[in-house]
Amino acid sequence: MITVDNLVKSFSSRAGSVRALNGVSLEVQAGSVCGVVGPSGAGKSTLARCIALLERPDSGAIRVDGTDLVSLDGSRLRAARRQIGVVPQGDSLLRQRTAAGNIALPLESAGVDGPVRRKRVGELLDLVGLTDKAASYPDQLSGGQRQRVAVARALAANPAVLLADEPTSALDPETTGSVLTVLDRARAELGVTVLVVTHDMAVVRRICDDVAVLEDGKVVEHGKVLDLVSDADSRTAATLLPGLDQGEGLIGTHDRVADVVLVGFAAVGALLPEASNRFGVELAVLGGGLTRLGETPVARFRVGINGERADSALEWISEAGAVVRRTPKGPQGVAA
Ligand SMILES: Nc1ncnc2c1ncn2[C@@H]1O[C@H](COP(=O)(O)OP(=O)(O)OP(=O)(O)O)[C@@H](O)[C@H]1O
Repeated sequence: MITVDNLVKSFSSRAGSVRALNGVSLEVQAGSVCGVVGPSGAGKSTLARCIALLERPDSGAIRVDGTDLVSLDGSRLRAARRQIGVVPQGDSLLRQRTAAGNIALPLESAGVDGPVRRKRVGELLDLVGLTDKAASYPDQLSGGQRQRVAVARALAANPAVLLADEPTSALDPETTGSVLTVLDRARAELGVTVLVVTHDMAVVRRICDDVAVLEDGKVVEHGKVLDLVSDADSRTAATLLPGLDQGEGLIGTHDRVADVVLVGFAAVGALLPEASNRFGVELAVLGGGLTRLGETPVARFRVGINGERADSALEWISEAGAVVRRTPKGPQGVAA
């Protein structure tokens, strides 16, 4: 597990001092994937660089499996660094080395001997799906393939933590998918804890168990993605769930209007008609839709209900496991 406790990091520049991290605390469970998101300048890369021990924080603690990395120096710091594999931002491969040669680099530095090294490089090429590209040079690979080599290189020394800073920036959606699949495999097959800094919510949607939203050097939201989407006021719900902006004009024509969030329902479409039948109400979907977060189906609908038993129908939907939030009906109606 990674625990970041009250991390502070300032930089001084000619324009004055910038507090890039202003008391950041975060927990990432072992074997999970956590996304760090937020606007440009929020402090995401600084946080990643501190956790990677490339930058020393002014104060605070970073613990990996209980050991505070900030307090280490000398050989213990070097040993701790090997626990953390880093996929740096941008193109980071050595141009004059093949894919296999790039992946072998950390093993060579660690003095791993030839046969063991070759076996490990073979396993990593297999993990990232590039066995047939072992002898290709970076210029002969696509952007996504280069990123996958960078992930394999970061995993070479068997780290407990994999840190990836914007691993999919500048990639098209299809290539992004292949890089995310590789990060997900690293977690699933090697049990690595993955921290991924990204401005792309598609990364959170596809592979993250948890998300931390940074703003002005502070964590403004942190938790499990599937919990956060159930909270209508969260930024995560606002960015990941289907929009509700359709159907505004219809709100006033219903006895009750509510936003219904369903997480993990296999038969999401069946619940609403069932409520309508049970309570003899007319139920219309005014907005929203279905999506998928990782493997989990998630839906958010704005529903309008007409009928005497509209409240009972909403209660039943809520008891069935949905998160129901009633919507004020606007000038024509009464707030439910
Ligand atoms: N080495 C540095 N020297 C001076 N200021 C820095 C340095 N590194 C970061 N900063 C400043 O710290 C703040 C946070 O920067 P950081 O790169 O961590 O943000 P970010 O969220 O990763 O942004 P982006 O998404 O644009 O990469 C910014 O104001 C930035 O200008």
